[in-house]
Amino acid sequence: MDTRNKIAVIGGGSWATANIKMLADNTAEKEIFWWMRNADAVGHIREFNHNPNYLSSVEIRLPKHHISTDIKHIISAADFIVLNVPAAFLKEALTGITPADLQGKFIVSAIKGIVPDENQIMGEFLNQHYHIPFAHFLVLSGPCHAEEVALEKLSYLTIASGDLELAARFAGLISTRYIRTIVSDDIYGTEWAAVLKNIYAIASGICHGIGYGDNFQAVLISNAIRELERFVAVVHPINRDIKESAYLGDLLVTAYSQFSRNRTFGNMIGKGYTVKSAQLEMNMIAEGYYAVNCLHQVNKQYKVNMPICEAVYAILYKKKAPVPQMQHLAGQLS
Ligand SMILES: NC(=O)C1=CN([C@@H]2O[C@H](COP(=O)(O)OP(=O)(O)OC[C@H]3O[C@@H](n4cnc5c(N)ncnc54)[C@H](OP(=O)(O)O)[C@@H]3O)[C@@H](O)[C@H]2O)C=CC1
Ligand SMILES: O=C(CO)COP(=O)(O)O
Repeated sequence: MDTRNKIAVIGGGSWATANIKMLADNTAEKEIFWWMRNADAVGHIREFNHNPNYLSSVEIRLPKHHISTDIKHIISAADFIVLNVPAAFLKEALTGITPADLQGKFIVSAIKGIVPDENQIMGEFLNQHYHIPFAHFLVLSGPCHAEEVALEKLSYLTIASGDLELAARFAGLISTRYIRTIVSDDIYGTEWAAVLKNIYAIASGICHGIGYGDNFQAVLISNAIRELERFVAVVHPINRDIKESAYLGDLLVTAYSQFSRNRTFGNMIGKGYTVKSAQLEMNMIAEGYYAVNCLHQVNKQYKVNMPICEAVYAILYKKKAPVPQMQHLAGQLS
């Protein structure tokens, strides 16, 4: 019997490409499979061993027949399924996949977003729509940009699961010389923190775009971590240290890094781009754009005081001008 771990990565963007690199660089015995929707990219990777569209410097060393546009085939080949499609497109990517296709598999969410319309984070969405038990669900998170993985810069990932042994097993498959792993049992807190920090990074970008300096940014982000803590304490009240890497660390890297898609998107909005033109110009996905709308709906239930998220929502969805909106927000910060 073949006892090797079999891992499928679902998605063809930067983070999926980085995940493939980490899994391949990890020395544990395993087979890796990769699905993406783009047939041209699959052909290019099979022929030239590089993703033509994302992290093109990374060498891909997978057997050709392990890379495919046939998601059912790729999912059926693996035990661990790493979901890595932006949340807004997840339903579309999983078209034709039934709960039976995922039964018995371990599902790892590398997605830092909320499924639109459902307004659910991944664990909830997969549990409700695909009957994935929380004991089979893992979250891959932490402060880590795909671009720095490509450069093999030392990074720390948090793997959260209701089953810490399972989290440790997956950690053993993805840790490398340049990737250290932390395990956690806080699925909800880890997921929500990863969603919210994208919105705060958009706020950070907008403020930079309209001319606020580093002094203001520091106040913004120290208020952001308190806002984040307030929200997760209401949604999932457990004893957690918000200063850990998966919470504060991920907020800091996304709000300050030159690589952040969310910060870049926010910066363009601050500079006067429309949402459409900023999205076209970036050619990458800023999850926080979709998440802030979902969060606005979700928070109607919880009624947590979230002035930063509300300011971003007003700018992106109510077409409010960034300057007065951020001036109003500034009056509420401390
Ligand atoms: N990039 C990073 O450093 C990190 C990202 N993440 C998370 O990983 C997830 C994936 O993001 P990331 O890899 O950055 O994405 P990218 O911005 O690098 O790539 C965009 C991805 O979205 C797909 N896509 C774009 N438009 C559509 C559409 N209309 N329908 C279906 N698919 C579409 C693209 O497919 P195609 O190429 O075929 O257009 C591509 O796979 C997100 O949840 C993100 O928050 C988490 C940690 C780090
Ligand atoms: O989650 C990330 C870093 O930890 C990536 O953030 P961006 O999507 O803003 O690039």
